[in-house]
Amino acid sequence: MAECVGTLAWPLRGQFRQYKRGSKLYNVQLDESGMTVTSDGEKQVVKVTDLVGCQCQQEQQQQGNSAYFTLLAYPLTGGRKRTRLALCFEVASKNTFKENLAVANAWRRAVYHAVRNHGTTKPQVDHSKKILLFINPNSGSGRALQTYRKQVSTLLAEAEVSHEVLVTERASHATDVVRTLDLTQYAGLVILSGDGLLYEVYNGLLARPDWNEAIQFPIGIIPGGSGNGLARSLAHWLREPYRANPVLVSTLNVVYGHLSPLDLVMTETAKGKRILSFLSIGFGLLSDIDIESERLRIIGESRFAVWAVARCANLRRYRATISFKRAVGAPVPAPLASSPMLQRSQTLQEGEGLPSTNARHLSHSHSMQLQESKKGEEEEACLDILPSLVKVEDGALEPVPEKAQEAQECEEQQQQDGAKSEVLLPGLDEPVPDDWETIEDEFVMVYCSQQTHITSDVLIAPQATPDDGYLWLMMLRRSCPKTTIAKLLLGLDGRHLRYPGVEMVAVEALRIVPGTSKGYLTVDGEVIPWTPIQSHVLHKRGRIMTR
Ligand SMILES: Nc1ncnc2c1ncn2[C@@H]1O[C@H](COP(=O)(O)OP(=O)(O)OP(=O)(O)O)[C@@H](O)[C@H]1O
Repeated sequence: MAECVGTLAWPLRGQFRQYKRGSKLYNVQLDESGMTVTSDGEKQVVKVTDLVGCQCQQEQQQQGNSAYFTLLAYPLTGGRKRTRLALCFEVASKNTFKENLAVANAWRRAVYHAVRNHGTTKPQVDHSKKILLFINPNSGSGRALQTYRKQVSTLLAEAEVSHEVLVTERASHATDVVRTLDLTQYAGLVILSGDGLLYEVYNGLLARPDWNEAIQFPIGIIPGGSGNGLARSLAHWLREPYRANPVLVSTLNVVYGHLSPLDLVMTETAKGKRILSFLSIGFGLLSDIDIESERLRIIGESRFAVWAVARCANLRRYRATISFKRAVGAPVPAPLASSPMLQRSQTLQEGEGLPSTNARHLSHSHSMQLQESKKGEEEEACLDILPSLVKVEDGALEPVPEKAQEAQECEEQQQQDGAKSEVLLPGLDEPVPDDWETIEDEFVMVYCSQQTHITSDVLIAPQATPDDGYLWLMMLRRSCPKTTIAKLLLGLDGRHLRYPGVEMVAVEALRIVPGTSKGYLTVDGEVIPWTPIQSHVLHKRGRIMTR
């Protein structure tokens, strides 16, 4: 049914020629489902969930009065990767260029309206504000800045997502910034890095006096480190083709900025310190590999596999007491119905899948404003596939209409309502409650994951979802057969839950009391003191940007 969105007629219909495709006329319609282009019985549909934006253009050497609008989308091709699609239409029905440009611009606005209002019922970031993008130039193999220049900035520009970049200069820089940041200035915080930088951001939010609200601030993640467990897990959950282009599918989450609930975990240490995490807690084999392979950081995510082989020859066991509150109603841990083949570790490839045309030059300054949609700045930018057209900027996009915002607030309320109440923990020096279970043993490994993956290649908890309310606790005791350990070191791909000696249980809270003199206790891959800790899930308390 036709409706009016601001000054736009909706759905939008028109008849246009396609740029450089002869005089054939195409009927174009934009509605809630996306863009439909028909001509001579042929039909092309671009789903609204694949659209990212629309740019208005004019010819470089303007000859007539025509204006152009180019629809940009990243549809799935062959179901295995997302590929850039640009459809350019000529607007020539009016007498002057100005009038034709006004029509082109109406289409541009309508496309953004469709992208932000249709295809999902999730709440979304405030698109009228900019995003603060943290980049760790030293994460992984040190290519995060190149990834930004060659892929991320291009895509954000196409989608008119304005953002400010902060290049971190040292460990704890992100924590220090976030601790005192005026969050009202931003739509969200996005991390282009490994999981370690997001851990810093969350713990900066936790250190604020308003931490209870601050930890709900919208967060986005784009993989740029050697451990990209959250980005990989989100793609797995959303059934996105991560391997073909991890940066593309993750940046698209930021572009859409729809907000999905994310479980966070609060950990309390024996020294009274509180830590907030989103990925994992553990000690033993996996933690040792993560920490001790640091020296191989230069080789990217393959460092984990290489070090795992080295550690196989020298297996350590740790005495500990593990207590946990078993989650009632959680699914029984099981392998995937059909487990994926173990694939080679993958590091980021520059320029993968995206053109490098609009990449901005970064100065060495640690903080800079890159208002990608600022008037004037992009007038020189041209789309790579249409070199004879130049972009015309014609006004900022309208904010989401009030009605949609009301619906969004209602949706946010519903999401919070669905959250489970928190488990009340006793003091760390007090006994655990009666409904907890306790195991005292020697362990090869104890590892709790909140997500399916803890790196791109390690699928540890096949049934995990970002907001299921569980920690998936995996234990290998002393009695675990060597063949199981050997198979685990060859790869954790979901099938391990069938191996003898692998125990997994979904829990809502746990306590770890180390019984040996030293070891690495890790939270989200970061080492914390080797002392007793206890943790519980803050169900749906974080909000993560997704498609
Ligand atoms: N400019 C910088 N130089 C050195 N270290 C930094 C810088 N900026 C941030 N860091 C630190 O680097 C740590 C690791 O970063 P990140 O997780 O992003 O990369 P990574 O390669 O995935 O590492 P890991 O998987 O080991 O955590 C962060 O926890 C942060 O303390």
